[in-house]
Amino acid sequence: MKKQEIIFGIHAVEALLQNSPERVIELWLLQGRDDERLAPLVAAAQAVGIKSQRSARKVLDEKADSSQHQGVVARVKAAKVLTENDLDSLMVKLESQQKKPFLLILDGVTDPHNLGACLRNADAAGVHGVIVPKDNSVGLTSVVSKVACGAAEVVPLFQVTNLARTMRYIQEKGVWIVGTAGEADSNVYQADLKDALAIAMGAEGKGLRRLTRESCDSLISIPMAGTVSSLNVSVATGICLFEAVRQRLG
Ligand SMILES: C[S@@+](CC[C@H](N)C(=O)[O-])C[C@H]1O[C@@H](n2cnc3c(N)ncnc32)[C@H](O)[C@@H]1O
Repeated sequence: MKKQEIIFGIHAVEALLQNSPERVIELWLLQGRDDERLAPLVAAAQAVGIKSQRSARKVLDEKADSSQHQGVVARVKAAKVLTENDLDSLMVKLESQQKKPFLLILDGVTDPHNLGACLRNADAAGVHGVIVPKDNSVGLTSVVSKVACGAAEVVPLFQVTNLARTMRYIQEKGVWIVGTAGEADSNVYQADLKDALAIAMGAEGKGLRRLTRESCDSLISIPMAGTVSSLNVSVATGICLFEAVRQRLG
């Protein structure tokens, strides 16, 4: 298990300083970049007693292993990996708060850009947690954090050993699981997404695995008007989550 990791990008590091400043070991800012975009971050670091170091762009590029750091790189203690037990605690907490669970299942998303974008959508939609299988999925990497724009630091990501078993567990807790597949007969706008809900999305190439699909309570499609056969998983996630948000607000 990783002990330390690198987080970079203004929004990701800002979220880190706001939500778990105790994880920060070192913080580097680009030398000579004292512009307005970095000012809130410098203030947030100072407010929690974290000293930053000024470094040249080449140094930040090397630390981040990327040039996409926007002048901000942090070395941090690795986040605790959340598992089935943590999901159980979340379900108990939601029940005690009389909140209807709103969950997202990603069945084997492997591209960090897609996971980052899905976490960003999940945060914006008010999802309580994202569930992924531990194997054959990308975990929380620095690219995921950067693309998620701060959402990776706040949306709980549960990495479970057996996805089908976890799906049964949340169903027993009263959650209705809606799977997504282009060929499903009923569409997202016809589905009732108001109650305790998990939306299951498939992997980039293969879609939902057979067992995952069979474990869903219903399947929905997003109507497609053109010639392409499917949407990018993060785009499809955004559409389904925000249709659920629309129904749950109404
Ligand atoms: C790139 S697609 C996978 C395509 C794959 N060949 C398939 O047949 O499912 C990745 C995921 O995005 C979601 N998705 C993409 N387009 C969709 C659509 N039109 N309707 C429902 N879900 C869709 C599904 O969850 C799908 O598994």
